[in-house]
Amino acid sequence: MTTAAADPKGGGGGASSAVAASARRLVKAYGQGETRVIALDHVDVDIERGAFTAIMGPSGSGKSTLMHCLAGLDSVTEGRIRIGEQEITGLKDKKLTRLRRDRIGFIFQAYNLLPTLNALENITLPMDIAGRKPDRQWLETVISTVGLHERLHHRPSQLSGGQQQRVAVARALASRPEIIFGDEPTGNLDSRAGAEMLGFLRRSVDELGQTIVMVTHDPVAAAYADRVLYLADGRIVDEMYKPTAQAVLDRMLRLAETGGPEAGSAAGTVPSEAAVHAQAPDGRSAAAADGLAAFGTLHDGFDAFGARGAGGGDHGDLRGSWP
Ligand SMILES: Nc1ncnc2c1ncn2[C@@H]1O[C@H](COP(=O)(O)OP(=O)(O)OP(=O)(O)O)[C@@H](O)[C@H]1O
Repeated sequence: MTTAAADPKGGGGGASSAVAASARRLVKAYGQGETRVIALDHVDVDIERGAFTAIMGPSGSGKSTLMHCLAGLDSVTEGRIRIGEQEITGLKDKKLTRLRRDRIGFIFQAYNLLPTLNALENITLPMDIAGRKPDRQWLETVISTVGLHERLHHRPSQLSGGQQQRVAVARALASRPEIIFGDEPTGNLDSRAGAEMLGFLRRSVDELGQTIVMVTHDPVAAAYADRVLYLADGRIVDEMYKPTAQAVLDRMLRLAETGGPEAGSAAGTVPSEAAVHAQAPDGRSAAAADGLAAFGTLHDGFDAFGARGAGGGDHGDLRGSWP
């Protein structure tokens, strides 16, 4: 991986640590009694600073819940979460809101751009709300990284979907947050705009030192990351460093093979082999498409691999010493 040229200044404590965010024994349950759902089941994870992490897993495996808990958008049932060195579990609403505003960036499928503001105003809006002056030089770097110079004074309705997405990316990057969370940030884009967007995110990690966590169903998107975490039934059951689209597909296949009789019924959650051939950023092809659709409904079979990386990949576990 390319070494970061510059560290985002982040919003406070912990910016020097190798871990940007972490969860310990994280449990998230929804509902009560018979309707209780355990969305996260004692998750331990460290998110590496200055790296691009993808979270993958079948529908309902807990990806969004994990991201929302890590980002302080959702409360936890048990366990602890830190952003940098700061524990956020137990923070009062006001402090949590300020922490999110100052230290975290978000890119969602709905870009949430304000229609009455132009692109530049949308990009600087979070800083304006926080009463912070944008760092002009940084802003310039971000805008040229995402290639928006020509469109800064256009309103969202005058921009293409891809350009709107770039504004959303620039907005997330502009305040130099300690960590950016994206929930399927390319979900609404065609493959070309999606690849462009992922390229921007990759560059922001390589050239701007950004930390990014992205939920995705797409092995091609995951291949832009430095590390892929695999969730199933609310647990992290595997991980892969330096993923390629091919390796992610292979891993998904391997995991799917132990997915039980229901495996194979959720074709919508993985791209076709042809799509992977067409898009893989590393230019390698995906040879093994048989049974890929199985990834959509994995169950207990995932456990056969044990937590974290049984079966390949580089494992640079950063888990710290706090329990
Ligand atoms: N607000 C909620 N109330 C009740 N159950 C919920 C709620 N949010 C999520 N869940 C449940 O928690 C589990 C994990 O959901 P989550 O959205 O995190 O999964 P996911 O992996 O992101 O799924 P997808 O890929 O379909 O978006 C699922 O069983 C889901 O139905």
